[in-house]
Amino acid sequence: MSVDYAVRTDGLIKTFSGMEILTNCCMNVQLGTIYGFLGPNGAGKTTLMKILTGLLQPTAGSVEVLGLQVVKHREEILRKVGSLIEVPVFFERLSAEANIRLHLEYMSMTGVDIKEMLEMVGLTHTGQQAVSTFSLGMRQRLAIARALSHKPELLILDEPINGLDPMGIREMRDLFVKLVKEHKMTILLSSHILSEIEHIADTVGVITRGTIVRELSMCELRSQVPGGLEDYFFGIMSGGHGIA
Ligand SMILES: Nc1ncnc2c1ncn2[C@@H]1O[C@H](COP(=O)(O)OP(=O)(O)OP(=O)(O)O)[C@@H](O)[C@H]1O
Repeated sequence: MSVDYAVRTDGLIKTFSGMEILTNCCMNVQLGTIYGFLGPNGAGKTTLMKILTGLLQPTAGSVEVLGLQVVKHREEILRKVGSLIEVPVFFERLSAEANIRLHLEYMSMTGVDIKEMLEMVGLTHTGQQAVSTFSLGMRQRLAIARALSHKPELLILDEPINGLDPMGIREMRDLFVKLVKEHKMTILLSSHILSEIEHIADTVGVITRGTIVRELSMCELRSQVPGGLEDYFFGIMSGGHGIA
């Protein structure tokens, strides 16, 4: 068990109906960093994130989150992790504030300034407006606020900038960097927008056909791949190491 890592998986396998979706998957996310998780459609990103949050059981292998084995410590991990995976579900008739209040009650968290949370994600003026009337981007902002609201140590965000406008993308980018720098959080996020990952990630992990083929720090990547993350990613996709 290592406390230097927020996430460690080793030899992780997940099968659905006998089909191996994750194959010998090894992920290492260092504490206090932003890890950009990349891979083509269907590579297994969401499946892995669901396993990390206890939504799916691994078929085999070791899965540690914040130094705890997920299979044995699911409840404890859920309190320390905030997540946004797939389409967020809300109480549609309630306001943004009421949705977060209910989440905090469920998490047995008190003393959280919900208005501040909503301000952080640019949702200050929605008042009593029902979530059912929110745009896609507003729902995404609310989902991020909810994931943050119980002050997790680790944020797991599956394509968090989906549906956000350019301003929203920049605001979330700044927020994620601030959360890591000022609040010592660790963030694992997936995205298909390579330029976004290039902007904020400390490390990138690339998964293809269920296996993380490579993890590399952005510093190494910048020094070794002149064409940056796009060249690196497409290098791996075409069967190489991504490094010339
Ligand atoms: N419950 C399930 N039952 C059977 N197959 C599944 C299930 N969930 C996911 N899969 C399969 O697992 C593979 C990986 O899916 P996953 O959603 O993890 O990919 P992804 O990398 O997140 O893709 P995307 O970038 O498109 O979101 C896909 O082939 C998918 O069809």
